[in-house]
Amino acid sequence: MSKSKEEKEAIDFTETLMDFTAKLNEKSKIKKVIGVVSGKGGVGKSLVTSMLASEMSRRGYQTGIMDADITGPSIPKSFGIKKKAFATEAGMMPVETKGGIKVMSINLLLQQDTDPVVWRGPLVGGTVKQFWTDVVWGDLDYLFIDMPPGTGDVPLTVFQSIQVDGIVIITSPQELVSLIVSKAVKMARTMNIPILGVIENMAYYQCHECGTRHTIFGESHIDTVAKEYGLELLARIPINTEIAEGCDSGNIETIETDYFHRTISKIENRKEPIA
Ligand SMILES: Nc1ncnc2c1ncn2[C@@H]1O[C@H](COP(=O)(O)OP(=O)(O)OP(=O)(O)O)[C@@H](O)[C@H]1O
Repeated sequence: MSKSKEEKEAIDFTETLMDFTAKLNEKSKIKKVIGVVSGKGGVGKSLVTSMLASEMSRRGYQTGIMDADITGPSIPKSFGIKKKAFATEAGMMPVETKGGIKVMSINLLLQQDTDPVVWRGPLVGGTVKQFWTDVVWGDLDYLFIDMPPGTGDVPLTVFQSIQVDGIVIITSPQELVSLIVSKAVKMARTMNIPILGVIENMAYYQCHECGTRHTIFGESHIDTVAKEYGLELLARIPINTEIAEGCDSGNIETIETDYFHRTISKIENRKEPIA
């Protein structure tokens, strides 16, 4: 039986309300979107995002970073970006790092980097959506998204609005790791987002003189946790003072390590694992 005009309008209206997907800016073409997530804050999500993007850029890929961590943006600082983003008729222009990575962050739009963003969830979610719809990313091979920490309504909005091809989960060794990973895994699986694997950050500190590994944040349970949730362990990153200094001095791009080979080959979807 055919539907009346009112019924059709009601269905269209409901579908519009239910459709959270946002349309990418028409001047942008992005081949792959990779989300970097963590079940809790302060585990090194931004650092991993910055280092993965830097490695991709060094390999010759056109790379971008969307700093979706609106209330705690740290990407511009770790790349030493001083310029502000500006708008054109086509949309907002991202700022390029010294190595040519395109970055968009709320910090590039605020007058003062130190201005706090004290917004409620919907406004934060809306801003991230705009980073997708209104930013002129141009042609990118990879866009990395530094996701808001946790598994609340903001990361949910981001996942609903943006077509993410895969996520990398970041954790650090501590008692609650299983719970934290399980939340991130559940969120991704509910949203049908492929999980590329898990990275354990701040896994240990290796003494320069004697080579002994110290587990500053406690013994790692990452192997057990990865197995429990069927995740691939992509990397175990030590506490590295060179990395911390690189972040603080805005030179993260210049720091080359071999920590991310496996993650990169996973993102590139190459079959052969690189140890
Ligand atoms: N492996 C590491 N070695 C040394 N310092 C690190 C390491 N990982 C992270 N850090 C430092 O820890 C701090 C927190 O890292 P980062 O900002 O990446 O965490 P985050 O998970 O993004 O935090 P938030 O959730 O608050 O945004 C930074 O100053 C960073 O330089």
